[in-house]
Amino acid sequence: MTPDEMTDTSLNTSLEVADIAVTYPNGHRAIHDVSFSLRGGVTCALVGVNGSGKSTLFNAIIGIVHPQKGSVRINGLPVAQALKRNSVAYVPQSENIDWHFPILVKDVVMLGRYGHMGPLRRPHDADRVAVRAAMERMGIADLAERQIGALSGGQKKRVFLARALAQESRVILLDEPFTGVDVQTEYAVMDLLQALREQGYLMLVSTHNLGAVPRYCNEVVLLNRTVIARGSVADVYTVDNLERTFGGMLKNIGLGETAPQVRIVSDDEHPAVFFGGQA
Ligand SMILES: Nc1ncnc2c1ncn2[C@@H]1O[C@H](COP(=O)(O)OP(=O)(O)OP(=O)(O)O)[C@@H](O)[C@H]1O
Repeated sequence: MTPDEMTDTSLNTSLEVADIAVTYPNGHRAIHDVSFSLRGGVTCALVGVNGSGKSTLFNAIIGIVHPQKGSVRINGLPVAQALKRNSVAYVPQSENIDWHFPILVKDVVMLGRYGHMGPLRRPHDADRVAVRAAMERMGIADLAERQIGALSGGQKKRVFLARALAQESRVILLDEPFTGVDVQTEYAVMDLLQALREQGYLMLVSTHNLGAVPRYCNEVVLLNRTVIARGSVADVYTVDNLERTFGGMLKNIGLGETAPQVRIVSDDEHPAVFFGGQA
């Protein structure tokens, strides 16, 4: 892709979340007044404590939950239309997947092609080529005939990333892509995010790995049921804003120092995430 072509595609790739609120049927108001907008060529971290509404926000963006208020537009289109056009791919949290379901790796990746197929869902050569290319890019081509449930956590994550690549959507949501993966997979995911960003993709990545955010994201949304701060990592990813987002749970912070120390202590006093130093 030439730089001009990349700029064109980046400009046409967007996610606009305008003033949304989601209240679940049991009356729990999970998020309110959430607004931000992103363009292609951006990897944006979505950071917040457990229960701050990250998955709810993702589900609103992919049309699984319907906000009572506000709107979401993907590439300028309402969610339903964007989904029909295959404009958004989703890499779910591992815990939300039933790994006992018998399905081969290559068939999971092929699911990403469904939106490109006719009503009979019969794969064509182009679909098989895209699936093969996606598996090769994620280094899992040799696992194609294996059952998904028989893979390691890192391998499973690569399969779902390959499914997102096969889908060829330029907006990709990744829910906790670094949880339960080995260091090699972590680096493979970061390399992929970097390459896709350079190609003008837009990625929104929820993570608890605070130390890694400045390494692979250029923008950030800090969430605690509403947006606490949003913008470039350089401007927004500050100790002050993190303290506002995590309340009293943020300890031992030294962001920006040569040996940063970030430690999040979860509700039950067990260290949930730390970067550098000892937990
Ligand atoms: N289906 C539901 N019905 C009622 N409440 C829900 C439902 N799903 C989530 N919630 C509540 O909404 C709030 C936000 O949950 P959500 O899963 O979006 O948080 P999260 O930031 O993704 O958390 P985590 O980091 O633990 O994945 C929580 O208080 C949760 O208990």
